[in-house]
Amino acid sequence: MHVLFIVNERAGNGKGKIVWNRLQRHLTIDYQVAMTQYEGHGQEIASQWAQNGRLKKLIIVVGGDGTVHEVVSGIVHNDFVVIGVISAGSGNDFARYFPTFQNATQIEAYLRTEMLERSIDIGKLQLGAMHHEIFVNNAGLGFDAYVTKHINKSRLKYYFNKIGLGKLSYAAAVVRGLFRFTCFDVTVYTNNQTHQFQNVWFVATSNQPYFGGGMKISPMSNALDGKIELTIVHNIARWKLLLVFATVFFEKHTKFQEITFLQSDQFEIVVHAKSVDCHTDGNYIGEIGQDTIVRCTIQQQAWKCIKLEKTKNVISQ
Ligand SMILES: Nc1ncnc2c1ncn2[C@@H]1O[C@H](COP(=O)(O)OP(=O)(O)OP(=O)(O)O)[C@@H](O)[C@H]1O
Repeated sequence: MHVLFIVNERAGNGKGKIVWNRLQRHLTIDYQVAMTQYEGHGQEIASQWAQNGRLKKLIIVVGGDGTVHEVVSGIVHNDFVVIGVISAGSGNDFARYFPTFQNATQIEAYLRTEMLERSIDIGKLQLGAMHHEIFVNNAGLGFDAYVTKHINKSRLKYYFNKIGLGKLSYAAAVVRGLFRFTCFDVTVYTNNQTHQFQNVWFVATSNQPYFGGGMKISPMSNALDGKIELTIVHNIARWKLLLVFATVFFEKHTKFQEITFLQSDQFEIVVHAKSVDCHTDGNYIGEIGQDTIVRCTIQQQAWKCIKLEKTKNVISQ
C-alpha cells in the first residue's frame, strides 16, 4: 500500500512539527510526505495524490481537526484512499471519536496486517446557491464561528501562543464574545415540520458527538447512522450560557429547556439576521446574509477511515 503523510507543522501551535519530528525518527516503512504550506493546501495535496492510479492508498494526517477536514474534502467518494490520523491539533475532536494512530509501531503493525477500514458518513452544507462545504465532525452557525473568527484575527493569540498559553486566547475570545455577540432568529425546516427559534446563540450540526475541543454537545450523534443532529441554543441568559459550557463536558446540558435537539437526514436552516458567521470543523468559512438558505444533508459512507482492533474510540466498538 502506498503511504502519504500530510503534515501541518503549524497545527496545535507548533505541536504538528514536534509530533512529526518524533514520528519520522521511528518510521521504517516506505512513505512519501508533504507539508501543508497554507490554508486549503491539505485538500489540494490529498486530491492530487488520490487521482494517481487505482491502487489502495493510505493517507496519514498529522494535524488537528482543520487539517483532517481539508484532507477528507480532497478524497471524499474515492474508494481507493483510506485515512488515518496522528493527532497534533489543539481541539482534536476527531480523535475523541474516530480511531487514530498513536505511534510508528502502530502504523507499521496496521500495514503488516489486514488493514481494516470502515466507511463513514459525511455532512454537507450548501450555503445559498453557490458555496458548499463538507464536515467530518461538525459545522456551526453563530457564536462558535464568531469566536473562531475573532481568535484568528486576534493579536492576543500570537502573544499567548508564543508563551505556550494558546488556550487563554480562546477563553478571552469567548468572554469578549459573550458581551458583544448579537443573537439572531432561525427557522428550521425538516421532516415536513417548521421550527422557529428566537434569540439564537448558535446552531451546531453534528456528525459525531464532540465539538469545540472535547464538549460532548450532541451525545446521540453517530457517524455511521445516516443522520445529522442539530443543537440549537436559544433564548438563554449570558450567565446561563456559561453554565451550559460548563455542564456540556458532563453531558448535563441536555436538561436545559433552552437547548433543542433535532435529528434527521436533511435540514433547511434559514437565518434571519444581516450576517451570521459559519465554520466547518472549526475552520472559519465566512458570513451568510439575511434569509440565506443553508441546506444540511448527509452523504452516507462517503470516505474511509482506518479501523483498529484494540482502541477505546467509540466508533471501533
Ligand atoms: N503552513 C501553514 N501555515 C498556516 N496555516 C496553515 C498551514 N498549513 C495548514 N494551515 C491551516 O491551519 C489550520 C489549523 O490547523 P488544524 O485545525 O489542523 O490545527 P488546530 O487548529 O491547532 O487544531 P484543532 O482544529 O484540532 O483545534 C488549518 O485549517 C489549515 O488550513
